[in-house]
Amino acid sequence: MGSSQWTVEKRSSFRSDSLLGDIENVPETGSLSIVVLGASGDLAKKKTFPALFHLYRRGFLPPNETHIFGYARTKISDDELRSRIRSYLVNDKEASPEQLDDVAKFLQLIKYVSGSYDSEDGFRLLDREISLHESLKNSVEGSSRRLFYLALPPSVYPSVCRMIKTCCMNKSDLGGWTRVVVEKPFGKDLQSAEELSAQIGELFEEPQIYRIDHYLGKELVQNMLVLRFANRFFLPLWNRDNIDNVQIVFREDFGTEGRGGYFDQYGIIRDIIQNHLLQCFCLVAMEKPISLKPEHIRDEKVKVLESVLPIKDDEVVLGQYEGYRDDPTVPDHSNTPTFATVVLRVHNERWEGVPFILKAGKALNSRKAEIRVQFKDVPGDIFKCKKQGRNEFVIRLQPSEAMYMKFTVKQPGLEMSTVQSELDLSYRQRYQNVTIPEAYERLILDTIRGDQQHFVRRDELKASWEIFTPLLHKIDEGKFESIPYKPGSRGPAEADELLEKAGYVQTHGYIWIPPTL
Ligand SMILES: NC(=O)C1=CN([C@@H]2O[C@H](COP(=O)(O)OP(=O)(O)OC[C@H]3O[C@@H](n4cnc5c(N)ncnc54)[C@H](OP(=O)(O)O)[C@@H]3O)[C@@H](O)[C@H]2O)C=CC1
Ligand SMILES: O=C1O[C@H](COP(=O)(O)O)[C@@H](O)[C@H](O)[C@H]1O
Repeated sequence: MGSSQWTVEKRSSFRSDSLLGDIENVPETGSLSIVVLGASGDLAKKKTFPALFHLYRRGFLPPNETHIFGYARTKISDDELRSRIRSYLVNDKEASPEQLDDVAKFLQLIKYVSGSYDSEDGFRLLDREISLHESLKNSVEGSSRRLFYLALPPSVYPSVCRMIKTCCMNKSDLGGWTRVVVEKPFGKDLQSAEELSAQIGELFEEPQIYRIDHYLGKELVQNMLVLRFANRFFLPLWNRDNIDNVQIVFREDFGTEGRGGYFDQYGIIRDIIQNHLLQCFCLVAMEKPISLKPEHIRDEKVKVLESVLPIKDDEVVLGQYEGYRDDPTVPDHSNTPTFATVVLRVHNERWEGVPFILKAGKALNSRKAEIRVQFKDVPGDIFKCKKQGRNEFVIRLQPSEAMYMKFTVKQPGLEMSTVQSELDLSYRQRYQNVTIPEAYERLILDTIRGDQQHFVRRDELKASWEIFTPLLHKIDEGKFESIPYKPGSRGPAEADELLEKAGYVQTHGYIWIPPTL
Protein backbone atom coordinates (compact mmCIF):
# COMPACT_ATOMS: atom_id res chain seq x y z
CA MET A 1 0.00 0.00 0.00
CA GLY A 2 1.21 3.50 -0.70
CA SER A 3 1.79 5.93 2.11
CA SER A 4 -0.91 8.43 2.86
CA GLN A 5 -1.57 11.29 5.22
CA TRP A 6 -5.19 10.27 5.58
CA THR A 7 -4.78 6.84 7.08
CA VAL A 8 -7.34 4.47 8.57
CA GLU A 9 -6.17 5.48 12.02
CA LYS A 10 -6.52 9.17 11.34
CA ARG A 11 -9.98 8.87 9.91
CA SER A 12 -11.30 6.70 12.69
CA SER A 13 -9.85 8.94 15.37
CA PHE A 14 -11.57 11.90 13.72
CA ARG A 15 -14.87 10.03 13.65
CA SER A 16 -15.20 9.50 17.37
CA ASP A 17 -18.17 7.49 18.61
CA SER A 18 -20.20 10.59 19.21
CA LEU A 19 -19.83 11.56 15.56
CA LEU A 20 -20.97 8.23 14.25
CA GLY A 21 -24.64 8.68 15.00
CA ASP A 22 -26.84 5.61 14.65
CA ILE A 23 -24.96 3.88 11.88
CA GLU A 24 -26.15 0.32 11.38
CA ASN A 25 -24.12 -2.19 13.29
CA VAL A 26 -22.70 -3.98 10.26
CA PRO A 27 -19.72 -6.28 10.15
CA GLU A 28 -16.70 -4.54 8.67
CA THR A 29 -15.25 -7.80 7.40
CA GLY A 30 -16.43 -10.37 4.89
CA SER A 31 -16.46 -10.12 1.14
CA LEU A 32 -17.23 -6.76 -0.39
CA SER A 33 -18.39 -6.51 -4.00
CA ILE A 34 -18.57 -3.04 -5.51
CA VAL A 35 -20.45 -2.93 -8.79
CA VAL A 36 -20.11 0.18 -10.97
CA LEU A 37 -23.04 0.20 -13.40
CA GLY A 38 -22.36 2.44 -16.37
CA ALA A 39 -18.67 1.54 -16.09
CA SER A 40 -18.04 2.68 -19.67
CA GLY A 41 -19.16 6.24 -18.89
CA ASP A 42 -17.73 9.63 -17.99
CA LEU A 43 -18.46 9.67 -14.26
CA ALA A 44 -17.18 6.13 -13.76
CA LYS A 45 -13.79 6.78 -15.31
CA LYS A 46 -13.29 10.31 -13.97
CA LYS A 47 -14.65 9.95 -10.45
CA THR A 48 -15.89 6.53 -9.34
CA PHE A 49 -12.90 4.33 -10.24
CA PRO A 50 -10.32 6.94 -9.11
CA ALA A 51 -12.16 7.26 -5.77
CA LEU A 52 -12.10 3.47 -5.38
CA PHE A 53 -8.40 3.47 -6.22
CA HIS A 54 -7.65 6.05 -3.54
CA LEU A 55 -9.68 4.09 -0.99
CA TYR A 56 -7.73 1.00 -1.99
CA ARG A 57 -4.39 2.78 -1.56
CA ARG A 58 -5.46 4.05 1.82
CA GLY A 59 -6.27 0.57 3.02
CA PHE A 60 -10.07 0.83 3.07
CA LEU A 61 -10.62 -1.83 0.38
CA PRO A 62 -8.50 -4.77 1.50
CA PRO A 63 -7.72 -7.00 -1.51
CA ASN A 64 -8.50 -10.14 0.48
CA GLU A 65 -12.12 -8.95 0.87
CA THR A 66 -12.85 -6.70 -2.09
CA HIS A 67 -13.74 -7.19 -5.69
CA ILE A 68 -14.88 -4.51 -8.12
CA PHE A 69 -17.18 -5.17 -11.06
CA GLY A 70 -17.81 -2.87 -14.00
CA TYR A 71 -21.11 -3.37 -15.80
CA ALA A 72 -22.39 -1.71 -18.99
CA ARG A 73 -23.75 -2.55 -22.43
CA THR A 74 -20.52 -1.77 -24.29
CA LYS A 75 -18.77 -4.97 -25.26
CA ILE A 76 -15.24 -4.73 -23.94
CA SER A 77 -12.89 -7.09 -22.13
CA ASP A 78 -11.63 -6.77 -18.54
CA ASP A 79 -8.34 -5.46 -19.89
CA GLU A 80 -10.00 -2.89 -22.14
CA LEU A 81 -11.92 -1.48 -19.18
CA ARG A 82 -8.72 -1.45 -17.12
CA SER A 83 -6.81 0.44 -19.79
CA ARG A 84 -9.67 2.96 -20.20
CA ILE A 85 -9.56 3.94 -16.56
CA ARG A 86 -5.82 3.59 -15.97
CA SER A 87 -4.86 7.11 -17.08
CA TYR A 88 -7.38 8.57 -14.61
CA LEU A 89 -5.70 6.78 -11.72
CA VAL A 90 -2.15 7.85 -12.21
CA ASN A 91 0.12 9.98 -14.33
CA ASP A 92 2.72 7.50 -15.62
CA LYS A 93 5.37 10.21 -16.01
CA GLU A 94 5.11 11.39 -12.41
CA ALA A 95 4.22 8.17 -10.60
CA SER A 96 6.64 6.38 -8.29
CA PRO A 97 7.32 2.64 -8.82
CA GLU A 98 5.27 2.05 -5.66
CA GLN A 99 2.25 3.90 -7.12
CA LEU A 100 2.52 2.02 -10.39
CA ASP A 101 2.60 -1.22 -8.46
CA ASP A 102 -0.55 -0.20 -6.56
CA VAL A 103 -2.29 0.67 -9.84
CA ALA A 104 -1.48 -2.75 -11.28
CA LYS A 105 -2.74 -4.54 -8.17
CA PHE A 106 -5.88 -2.41 -8.02
CA LEU A 107 -6.71 -3.04 -11.68
CA GLN A 108 -6.50 -6.76 -11.08
CA LEU A 109 -9.41 -6.43 -8.64
CA ILE A 110 -11.64 -5.24 -11.47
CA LYS A 111 -13.74 -7.51 -13.62
CA TYR A 112 -16.06 -6.39 -16.41
CA VAL A 113 -19.47 -7.84 -17.22
CA SER A 114 -21.40 -6.71 -20.27
CA GLY A 115 -25.18 -6.72 -20.38
CA SER A 116 -28.26 -4.60 -20.88
CA TYR A 117 -30.02 -2.58 -18.20
CA ASP A 118 -33.45 -4.12 -18.60
CA SER A 119 -33.06 -7.83 -19.16
CA GLU A 120 -32.23 -10.53 -16.65
CA ASP A 121 -29.49 -12.30 -18.63
CA GLY A 122 -26.76 -9.76 -17.92
CA PHE A 123 -27.72 -9.38 -14.28
CA ARG A 124 -27.83 -13.15 -13.74
CA LEU A 125 -24.33 -13.32 -15.20
CA LEU A 126 -23.27 -10.49 -12.91
CA ASP A 127 -24.76 -12.31 -9.92
CA ARG A 128 -22.83 -15.47 -10.83
CA GLU A 129 -19.58 -13.50 -11.00
CA ILE A 130 -20.26 -11.84 -7.65
CA SER A 131 -21.16 -15.17 -6.03
CA LEU A 132 -18.01 -16.75 -7.42
CA HIS A 133 -15.95 -13.97 -5.91
CA GLU A 134 -17.77 -14.35 -2.59
CA SER A 135 -17.10 -18.07 -2.46
CA LEU A 136 -13.43 -17.51 -3.34
CA LYS A 137 -13.22 -15.15 -0.39
CA ASN A 138 -14.81 -17.86 1.77
CA SER A 139 -17.70 -15.61 2.61
CA VAL A 140 -20.63 -17.22 4.42
CA GLU A 141 -23.62 -16.87 2.10
CA GLY A 142 -25.64 -13.89 3.25
CA SER A 143 -22.86 -12.25 5.21
CA SER A 144 -21.37 -10.61 2.15
CA ARG A 145 -21.68 -6.95 1.23
CA ARG A 146 -22.90 -5.80 -2.17
CA LEU A 147 -22.70 -2.18 -3.21
CA PHE A 148 -24.24 -1.10 -6.52
CA TYR A 149 -23.17 2.31 -7.81
CA LEU A 150 -25.46 3.60 -10.56
CA ALA A 151 -23.17 5.79 -12.71
CA LEU A 152 -25.98 5.92 -15.26
CA PRO A 153 -28.56 8.31 -16.68
CA PRO A 154 -31.54 8.46 -14.28
CA SER A 155 -33.87 7.21 -17.02
CA VAL A 156 -32.57 3.66 -16.44
CA TYR A 157 -32.61 3.71 -12.62
CA PRO A 158 -36.01 1.95 -12.28
CA SER A 159 -35.16 -0.95 -14.57
CA VAL A 160 -31.66 -1.36 -13.14
CA CYS A 161 -33.02 -1.35 -9.58
CA ARG A 162 -35.59 -3.95 -10.58
CA MET A 163 -32.86 -6.15 -12.06
CA ILE A 164 -30.70 -5.82 -8.97
CA LYS A 165 -33.66 -6.72 -6.78
CA THR A 166 -34.60 -9.70 -8.97
CA CYS A 167 -31.16 -11.11 -9.69
CA CYS A 168 -28.37 -9.73 -7.56
CA MET A 169 -29.36 -9.30 -3.92
CA ASN A 170 -27.24 -10.51 -1.07
CA LYS A 171 -28.69 -13.98 -0.60
CA SER A 172 -29.88 -13.95 2.99
CA ASP A 173 -29.66 -11.75 6.01
CA LEU A 174 -26.71 -12.92 8.05
CA GLY A 175 -25.32 -9.46 8.67
CA GLY A 176 -24.46 -8.71 5.06
CA TRP A 177 -26.24 -6.10 2.98
CA THR A 178 -27.16 -4.77 -0.45
CA ARG A 179 -26.97 -1.01 -1.00
CA VAL A 180 -27.65 1.14 -4.03
CA VAL A 181 -26.02 4.49 -4.77
CA VAL A 182 -27.91 6.78 -7.16
CA GLU A 183 -26.53 9.92 -8.78
CA LYS A 184 -28.19 13.25 -9.34
CA PRO A 185 -30.20 14.66 -11.08
CA PHE A 186 -32.82 12.61 -9.30
CA GLY A 187 -35.86 13.54 -11.38
CA LYS A 188 -36.60 16.71 -13.35
CA ASP A 189 -39.27 18.19 -11.12
CA LEU A 190 -41.38 17.32 -8.09
CA GLN A 191 -43.62 14.87 -9.91
CA SER A 192 -40.91 12.95 -11.76
CA ALA A 193 -38.72 12.81 -8.65
CA GLU A 194 -41.61 11.47 -6.59
CA GLU A 195 -42.38 8.87 -9.27
CA LEU A 196 -38.75 7.79 -9.31
CA SER A 197 -38.67 7.67 -5.50
CA ALA A 198 -41.83 5.57 -5.45
CA GLN A 199 -40.46 3.13 -8.05
CA ILE A 200 -37.17 2.66 -6.22
CA GLY A 201 -38.91 2.77 -2.84
CA GLU A 202 -40.97 -0.28 -3.80
CA LEU A 203 -37.79 -2.25 -4.30
CA PHE A 204 -35.48 -0.99 -1.56
CA GLU A 205 -35.86 0.32 1.97
CA GLU A 206 -34.68 3.89 2.59
CA PRO A 207 -31.56 2.68 4.53
CA GLN A 208 -30.47 0.81 1.39
CA ILE A 209 -30.71 3.87 -0.88
CA TYR A 210 -27.85 6.36 -1.01
CA ARG A 211 -28.76 9.49 -3.02
CA ILE A 212 -25.37 10.98 -3.58
CA ASP A 213 -24.68 14.71 -3.80
CA HIS A 214 -20.92 14.98 -4.03
CA TYR A 215 -20.89 18.49 -2.57
CA LEU A 216 -21.76 16.86 0.76
CA GLY A 217 -18.41 15.07 0.58
CA LYS A 218 -16.34 18.24 0.25
CA GLU A 219 -14.14 19.05 3.23
CA LEU A 220 -15.48 22.52 3.92
CA VAL A 221 -19.07 21.49 3.42
CA GLN A 222 -18.54 18.74 5.98
CA ASN A 223 -17.03 21.34 8.28
CA MET A 224 -20.18 23.51 8.28
CA LEU A 225 -21.93 21.88 11.23
CA VAL A 226 -18.76 21.87 13.33
CA LEU A 227 -18.16 25.49 12.48
CA ARG A 228 -21.66 26.60 13.34
CA PHE A 229 -22.40 24.50 16.39
CA ALA A 230 -19.00 23.94 18.04
CA ASN A 231 -17.95 27.59 18.17
CA ARG A 232 -19.25 30.14 20.62
CA PHE A 233 -18.18 32.92 18.24
CA PHE A 234 -20.85 32.12 15.72
CA LEU A 235 -23.81 31.09 17.84
CA PRO A 236 -25.06 34.56 18.82
CA LEU A 237 -24.28 36.16 15.45
CA TRP A 238 -25.89 33.63 13.11
CA ASN A 239 -29.27 35.28 12.61
CA ARG A 240 -31.26 38.13 11.06
CA ASP A 241 -30.12 40.59 13.75
CA ASN A 242 -26.54 40.46 12.50
CA ILE A 243 -26.46 38.93 9.05
CA ASP A 244 -27.59 41.06 6.13
CA ASN A 245 -27.40 38.52 3.30
CA VAL A 246 -25.82 35.19 2.35
CA GLN A 247 -24.46 34.24 -1.05
CA ILE A 248 -23.81 30.66 -2.11
CA VAL A 249 -21.87 30.73 -5.34
CA PHE A 250 -20.68 28.18 -7.89
CA ARG A 251 -18.64 29.37 -10.87
CA GLU A 252 -16.95 27.36 -13.59
CA ASP A 253 -14.58 28.81 -16.16
CA PHE A 254 -15.50 26.22 -18.79
CA GLY A 255 -18.71 25.43 -20.63
CA THR A 256 -20.75 22.27 -20.99
CA GLU A 257 -17.96 20.64 -23.06
CA GLY A 258 -19.10 17.30 -24.39
CA ARG A 259 -22.10 17.17 -22.06
CA GLY A 260 -24.33 19.60 -23.99
CA GLY A 261 -26.92 16.94 -24.84
CA TYR A 262 -27.40 16.04 -21.17
CA PHE A 263 -27.12 19.60 -19.94
CA ASP A 264 -29.67 21.04 -22.32
CA GLN A 265 -32.39 18.81 -20.87
CA TYR A 266 -31.60 19.95 -17.35
CA GLY A 267 -30.03 23.43 -17.18
CA ILE A 268 -28.02 25.00 -14.41
CA ILE A 269 -30.79 25.03 -11.78
CA ARG A 270 -31.29 21.24 -11.94
CA ASP A 271 -27.58 20.57 -12.49
CA ILE A 272 -26.17 22.64 -9.62
CA ILE A 273 -28.61 24.83 -7.67
CA GLN A 274 -31.43 22.41 -6.71
CA ASN A 275 -28.89 19.96 -5.30
CA HIS A 276 -25.33 21.15 -4.59
CA LEU A 277 -26.09 24.75 -3.62
CA LEU A 278 -29.31 23.89 -1.83
CA GLN A 279 -27.45 21.37 0.35
CA CYS A 280 -24.98 24.15 1.27
CA PHE A 281 -27.93 26.41 1.99
CA CYS A 282 -29.37 23.81 4.39
CA LEU A 283 -26.13 23.61 6.34
CA VAL A 284 -25.94 27.41 6.65
CA ALA A 285 -29.58 27.95 7.55
CA MET A 286 -30.77 24.88 9.50
CA GLU A 287 -31.27 24.82 13.26
CA LYS A 288 -29.03 22.78 15.54
CA PRO A 289 -29.92 19.09 15.32
CA ILE A 290 -30.66 17.38 18.61
CA SER A 291 -27.77 15.00 17.96
CA LEU A 292 -25.40 14.01 15.20
CA LYS A 293 -27.48 11.02 14.21
CA PRO A 294 -28.08 11.14 10.45
CA GLU A 295 -31.86 11.25 10.94
CA HIS A 296 -31.67 14.18 13.33
CA ILE A 297 -29.51 16.16 10.93
CA ARG A 298 -31.73 15.40 7.99
CA ASP A 299 -34.86 16.28 10.00
CA GLU A 300 -33.45 19.79 10.47
CA LYS A 301 -32.61 20.09 6.78
CA VAL A 302 -36.15 19.19 5.83
CA LYS A 303 -37.52 21.77 8.29
CA VAL A 304 -35.54 24.63 6.84
CA LEU A 305 -36.33 23.60 3.26
CA GLU A 306 -40.01 23.59 4.13
CA SER A 307 -39.64 27.13 5.51
CA VAL A 308 -38.51 28.54 2.16
CA LEU A 309 -41.08 30.90 0.61
CA PRO A 310 -42.13 30.66 -3.06
CA ILE A 311 -39.46 32.19 -5.31
CA LYS A 312 -40.48 35.58 -6.72
CA ASP A 313 -40.14 36.08 -10.49
CA ASP A 314 -38.31 39.36 -9.98
CA GLU A 315 -35.70 37.65 -7.81
CA VAL A 316 -34.45 35.43 -10.62
CA VAL A 317 -31.94 36.18 -13.38
CA LEU A 318 -31.10 33.58 -16.02
CA GLY A 319 -28.31 33.62 -18.57
CA GLN A 320 -26.89 31.56 -21.39
CA TYR A 321 -23.29 31.97 -22.58
CA GLU A 322 -22.69 32.86 -26.19
CA GLY A 323 -21.53 29.80 -28.11
CA TYR A 324 -23.46 27.31 -25.95
CA ARG A 325 -25.72 26.45 -28.91
CA ASP A 326 -22.73 25.74 -31.18
CA ASP A 327 -22.62 22.28 -29.60
CA PRO A 328 -24.27 20.00 -32.20
CA THR A 329 -26.16 18.18 -29.43
CA VAL A 330 -27.82 21.45 -28.29
CA PRO A 331 -30.92 22.64 -30.22
CA ASP A 332 -30.40 25.87 -32.18
CA HIS A 333 -33.09 27.76 -30.26
CA SER A 334 -32.37 26.42 -26.80
CA ASN A 335 -33.32 28.77 -23.94
CA THR A 336 -31.71 26.49 -21.32
CA PRO A 337 -29.94 28.58 -18.68
CA THR A 338 -26.23 28.01 -18.16
CA PHE A 339 -26.29 30.73 -15.49
CA ALA A 340 -28.82 31.56 -12.78
CA THR A 341 -29.12 33.78 -9.75
CA VAL A 342 -32.07 32.95 -7.51
CA VAL A 343 -32.97 34.56 -4.18
CA LEU A 344 -34.42 32.29 -1.49
CA ARG A 345 -36.24 33.70 1.52
CA VAL A 346 -36.80 31.75 4.69
CA HIS A 347 -39.94 32.26 6.71
CA ASN A 348 -38.76 31.63 10.26
CA GLU A 349 -37.64 33.45 13.37
CA ARG A 350 -33.93 33.22 12.58
CA TRP A 351 -33.93 34.30 8.94
CA GLU A 352 -36.99 36.45 8.19
CA GLY A 353 -35.84 39.21 5.79
CA VAL A 354 -32.39 37.75 5.05
CA PRO A 355 -31.90 36.94 1.34
CA PHE A 356 -30.03 33.76 0.47
CA ILE A 357 -28.64 34.42 -2.98
CA LEU A 358 -27.85 31.20 -4.87
CA LYS A 359 -25.76 31.80 -7.95
CA ALA A 360 -24.30 29.29 -10.43
CA GLY A 361 -22.81 29.66 -13.86
CA LYS A 362 -20.78 27.91 -16.52
CA ALA A 363 -18.20 29.56 -18.79
CA LEU A 364 -17.58 32.42 -16.35
CA ASN A 365 -14.36 34.30 -15.56
CA SER A 366 -13.22 32.00 -12.74
CA ARG A 367 -13.70 28.61 -11.14
CA LYS A 368 -14.73 28.67 -7.52
CA ALA A 369 -17.40 27.70 -5.03
CA GLU A 370 -17.97 29.64 -1.85
CA ILE A 371 -20.40 30.67 0.85
CA ARG A 372 -20.25 34.38 1.65
CA VAL A 373 -21.99 35.61 4.78
CA GLN A 374 -22.25 39.40 4.82
CA PHE A 375 -22.94 41.12 8.12
CA LYS A 376 -24.93 44.30 8.67
CA ASP A 377 -23.28 47.70 9.02
CA VAL A 378 -22.06 48.75 12.46
CA PRO A 379 -24.53 51.27 13.94
CA GLY A 380 -22.91 54.63 14.84
CA ASP A 381 -20.01 54.66 12.38
CA ILE A 382 -17.57 56.83 14.40
CA PHE A 383 -14.61 55.83 12.19
CA LYS A 384 -16.49 56.79 9.03
CA CYS A 385 -15.34 53.45 7.63
CA LYS A 386 -18.66 52.13 6.40
CA LYS A 387 -17.80 52.79 2.78
CA GLN A 388 -14.72 50.54 3.04
CA GLY A 389 -16.92 47.51 3.26
CA ARG A 390 -18.82 45.24 5.60
CA ASN A 391 -17.66 42.34 7.73
CA GLU A 392 -17.85 39.16 5.72
CA PHE A 393 -17.24 35.57 6.64
CA VAL A 394 -16.27 33.54 3.58
CA ILE A 395 -16.08 29.77 3.35
CA ARG A 396 -14.13 28.91 0.22
CA LEU A 397 -15.16 25.40 -0.74
CA GLN A 398 -12.82 25.22 -3.74
CA PRO A 399 -10.22 25.73 -5.02
CA SER A 400 -7.78 26.69 -2.21
CA GLU A 401 -10.03 25.60 0.65
CA ALA A 402 -10.18 28.32 3.26
CA MET A 403 -12.26 30.26 5.73
CA TYR A 404 -11.57 33.93 6.06
CA MET A 405 -13.16 36.78 7.89
CA LYS A 406 -13.01 40.22 6.33
CA PHE A 407 -12.98 42.92 8.94
CA THR A 408 -11.85 46.45 9.64
CA VAL A 409 -8.61 47.21 11.49
CA LYS A 410 -6.50 50.25 12.18
CA GLN A 411 -4.14 50.89 9.29
CA PRO A 412 -0.70 50.15 10.82
CA GLY A 413 1.24 53.41 11.14
CA LEU A 414 1.10 56.82 12.76
CA GLU A 415 -2.31 57.84 11.50
CA MET A 416 -5.64 56.72 12.97
CA SER A 417 -7.17 55.42 9.79
CA THR A 418 -8.92 52.16 9.01
CA VAL A 419 -8.43 49.45 6.44
CA GLN A 420 -10.05 46.15 5.45
CA SER A 421 -8.05 43.09 6.49
CA GLU A 422 -8.69 39.43 7.21
CA LEU A 423 -8.36 36.56 9.63
CA ASP A 424 -7.42 33.74 7.36
CA LEU A 425 -7.54 29.99 7.82
CA SER A 426 -6.16 28.67 4.57
CA TYR A 427 -6.08 24.91 4.65
CA ARG A 428 -3.02 24.42 2.44
CA GLN A 429 -0.98 26.56 4.79
CA ARG A 430 -2.46 25.44 8.11
CA TYR A 431 -2.66 21.71 7.35
CA GLN A 432 0.50 21.25 5.32
CA ASN A 433 0.82 17.50 5.81
CA VAL A 434 -2.79 16.61 5.24
CA THR A 435 -4.14 15.43 1.92
CA ILE A 436 -7.78 16.40 1.66
CA PRO A 437 -9.72 13.42 0.30
CA GLU A 438 -11.87 13.71 -2.78
CA ALA A 439 -15.60 14.05 -2.12
CA TYR A 440 -16.46 10.79 -3.89
CA GLU A 441 -13.88 8.95 -1.85
CA ARG A 442 -15.47 9.88 1.45
CA LEU A 443 -18.98 9.25 0.26
CA ILE A 444 -18.24 5.80 -1.11
CA LEU A 445 -16.58 4.97 2.19
CA ASP A 446 -19.70 6.20 3.98
CA THR A 447 -21.87 3.85 1.91
CA ILE A 448 -19.63 0.92 2.83
CA ARG A 449 -19.91 1.93 6.48
CA GLY A 450 -23.66 2.48 6.30
CA ASP A 451 -23.49 6.16 7.26
CA GLN A 452 -26.28 8.10 5.54
CA GLN A 453 -25.58 11.46 7.17
CA HIS A 454 -24.14 12.93 3.97
CA PHE A 455 -26.78 11.54 1.63
CA VAL A 456 -30.13 13.00 0.64
CA ARG A 457 -33.22 11.51 2.27
CA ARG A 458 -36.42 11.05 0.28
CA ASP A 459 -38.41 13.78 2.07
CA GLU A 460 -35.45 16.15 1.77
CA LEU A 461 -35.39 15.58 -1.97
CA LYS A 462 -39.13 16.21 -2.17
CA ALA A 463 -38.83 19.47 -0.22
CA SER A 464 -36.01 20.62 -2.52
CA TRP A 465 -38.05 19.98 -5.66
CA GLU A 466 -41.03 21.78 -4.10
CA ILE A 467 -38.93 24.93 -3.91
CA PHE A 468 -37.79 24.92 -7.53
CA THR A 469 -40.54 23.16 -9.50
CA PRO A 470 -42.82 26.20 -10.06
CA LEU A 471 -39.86 28.23 -11.35
CA LEU A 472 -38.56 25.35 -13.49
CA HIS A 473 -41.97 24.88 -15.08
CA LYS A 474 -42.13 28.58 -15.94
CA ILE A 475 -38.67 28.35 -17.51
CA ASP A 476 -39.64 25.22 -19.46
CA GLU A 477 -42.75 27.04 -20.71
CA GLY A 478 -40.55 29.86 -22.00
CA LYS A 479 -41.79 32.47 -19.48
CA PHE A 480 -38.21 33.47 -18.61
CA GLU A 481 -35.59 34.52 -21.07
CA SER A 482 -31.98 33.45 -20.64
CA ILE A 483 -29.93 36.63 -21.12
CA PRO A 484 -26.86 36.09 -23.35
CA TYR A 485 -23.46 36.65 -21.71
CA LYS A 486 -19.91 36.50 -22.96
CA PRO A 487 -17.91 33.39 -22.05
CA GLY A 488 -15.22 34.42 -19.58
CA SER A 489 -17.36 37.21 -18.09
CA ARG A 490 -19.14 37.57 -14.71
CA GLY A 491 -22.45 36.57 -16.32
CA PRO A 492 -25.32 38.94 -17.12
CA ALA A 493 -25.06 42.43 -15.58
CA GLU A 494 -28.69 42.00 -14.43
CA ALA A 495 -27.46 39.41 -11.91
CA ASP A 496 -25.22 42.00 -10.22
CA GLU A 497 -28.16 44.42 -10.16
CA LEU A 498 -30.29 41.78 -8.44
CA LEU A 499 -27.53 41.20 -5.89
CA GLU A 500 -27.42 44.88 -5.10
CA LYS A 501 -31.20 45.07 -4.87
CA ALA A 502 -31.16 42.15 -2.45
CA GLY A 503 -28.82 44.15 -0.20
CA TYR A 504 -25.34 42.86 -0.99
CA VAL A 505 -22.71 45.58 -0.71
CA GLN A 506 -19.60 44.90 -2.73
CA THR A 507 -16.24 45.76 -1.17
CA HIS A 508 -14.17 47.75 -3.60
CA GLY A 509 -10.37 47.76 -3.55
CA TYR A 510 -9.97 44.63 -1.44
CA ILE A 511 -9.18 41.18 -2.79
CA TRP A 512 -8.44 38.11 -0.73
CA ILE A 513 -5.33 36.36 -2.00
CA PRO A 514 -4.80 32.75 -0.90
CA PRO A 515 -1.46 32.69 0.97
CA THR A 516 1.39 30.80 -0.65
CA LEU A 517 3.77 28.58 1.28
N1 LIG B 1 -20.05 13.09 -15.59
C1 LIG B 1 -20.06 13.88 -14.52
O1 LIG B 1 -19.15 14.69 -14.30
C2 LIG B 1 -21.18 13.79 -13.53
C3 LIG B 1 -22.24 12.92 -13.73
N2 LIG B 1 -23.24 12.83 -12.78
C4 LIG B 1 -24.35 11.88 -12.97
O2 LIG B 1 -23.84 10.56 -13.05
C5 LIG B 1 -24.60 9.79 -13.92
C6 LIG B 1 -23.71 9.23 -15.02
O3 LIG B 1 -23.12 10.32 -15.71
P1 LIG B 1 -22.11 10.16 -16.93
O4 LIG B 1 -21.11 9.10 -16.63
O5 LIG B 1 -21.65 11.50 -17.29
O6 LIG B 1 -23.08 9.63 -18.07
P2 LIG B 1 -22.76 8.94 -19.46
O7 LIG B 1 -23.58 9.64 -20.48
O8 LIG B 1 -21.30 8.82 -19.68
O9 LIG B 1 -23.44 7.51 -19.24
C7 LIG B 1 -22.86 6.46 -18.48
C8 LIG B 1 -23.07 5.14 -19.21
O10 LIG B 1 -24.46 4.88 -19.25
C9 LIG B 1 -24.80 4.25 -20.48
N3 LIG B 1 -25.81 5.08 -21.13
C10 LIG B 1 -25.69 6.34 -21.61
N4 LIG B 1 -26.86 6.78 -22.10
C11 LIG B 1 -27.75 5.79 -21.92
C12 LIG B 1 -29.13 5.65 -22.20
N5 LIG B 1 -29.83 6.62 -22.76
N6 LIG B 1 -29.73 4.48 -21.87
C13 LIG B 1 -29.03 3.51 -21.28
N7 LIG B 1 -27.72 3.60 -20.98
C14 LIG B 1 -27.09 4.72 -21.29
C15 LIG B 1 -23.53 4.18 -21.31
O11 LIG B 1 -22.98 2.90 -21.14
P3 LIG B 1 -23.24 1.70 -22.15
O12 LIG B 1 -23.76 2.25 -23.42
O13 LIG B 1 -21.89 1.04 -22.30
O14 LIG B 1 -24.20 0.81 -21.44
C16 LIG B 1 -22.61 5.18 -20.64
O15 LIG B 1 -21.26 4.82 -20.76
C17 LIG B 1 -25.70 10.69 -14.44
O16 LIG B 1 -26.82 10.55 -13.62
C18 LIG B 1 -25.09 12.08 -14.27
O17 LIG B 1 -26.07 13.08 -14.15
C19 LIG B 1 -23.20 13.55 -11.63
C20 LIG B 1 -22.18 14.42 -11.38
C21 LIG B 1 -21.12 14.65 -12.32
O1 LIG C 1 -22.58 17.70 -10.48
C1 LIG C 1 -21.90 18.41 -11.18
O2 LIG C 1 -20.78 18.95 -10.68
C2 LIG C 1 -19.74 19.41 -11.52
C3 LIG C 1 -18.85 20.30 -10.65
O3 LIG C 1 -18.31 19.55 -9.60
P1 LIG C 1 -17.02 20.11 -8.83
O4 LIG C 1 -16.83 19.15 -7.72
O5 LIG C 1 -15.90 20.12 -9.83
O6 LIG C 1 -17.33 21.49 -8.38
C4 LIG C 1 -20.28 20.18 -12.69
O7 LIG C 1 -19.23 20.49 -13.59
C5 LIG C 1 -21.32 19.34 -13.41
O8 LIG C 1 -21.94 20.13 -14.42
C6 LIG C 1 -22.39 18.87 -12.47
O9 LIG C 1 -23.20 17.89 -13.12
